[in-house]
Amino acid sequence: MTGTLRKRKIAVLGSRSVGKSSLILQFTDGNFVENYYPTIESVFTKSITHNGTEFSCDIIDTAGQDEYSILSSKHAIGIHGYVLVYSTTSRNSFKMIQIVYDKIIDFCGRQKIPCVIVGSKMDLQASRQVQAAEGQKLAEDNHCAWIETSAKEDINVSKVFELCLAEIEKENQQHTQTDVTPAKNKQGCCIM
Ligand SMILES: Nc1nc2c(ncn2[C@@H]2O[C@H](COP(=O)(O)OP(=O)(O)OP(=O)(O)O)[C@@H](O)[C@H]2O)c(=O)[nH]1
Repeated sequence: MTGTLRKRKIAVLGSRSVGKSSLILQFTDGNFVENYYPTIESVFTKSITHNGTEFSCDIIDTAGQDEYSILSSKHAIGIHGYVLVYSTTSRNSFKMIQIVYDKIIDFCGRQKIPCVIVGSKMDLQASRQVQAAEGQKLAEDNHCAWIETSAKEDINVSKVFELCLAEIEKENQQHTQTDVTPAKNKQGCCIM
């Protein structure tokens, strides 16, 4: 590869205990831990290749959100793309996705953000509360990508981050194509 490594920032959000850290740990380390350790905040770096170009991605693991959490500016400013995680075993965590998504949209003043909605813990079929079709519909309604994963069995884990990068680059291209728009018509914050 020639030239400078491109940097992208991805924030992983969702309710407590849905498996955000497990997803990131499986992706960056190839590891799964059964015990639950609540996250305060951590950043992991891993390179991801998209269409033959290598990107150095900072993946931000956040403490779980609830409907009362206020979106921190550090989870909105300078972030290129989002991974919003619910557990397929928790209807409440699924309801949180629209709430968190709306908070991000509101904070950024944009109509759309590069985003992948993830249904985690798909290995726990007997405890399933959210059907795949419901996840897919939520993603369609919000123009997001969607996937179900198991960090435990390493199913679709790397796809989450590849999809997120693809969404980021799709959005970047659209921005480049519409760059002729007069500045006064442009809205809110931009991808940095
Ligand atoms: N069976 C199964 N369990 C999982 C999976 N992913 C995570 N878990 C378990 O779910 C619990 C919570 O996982 P974490 O990754 O710590 O969840 P988190 O979303 O980072 O939690 P917070 O830091 O509180 O926001 C842990 O006990 C994990 O072992 C999965 O794919 N399958």
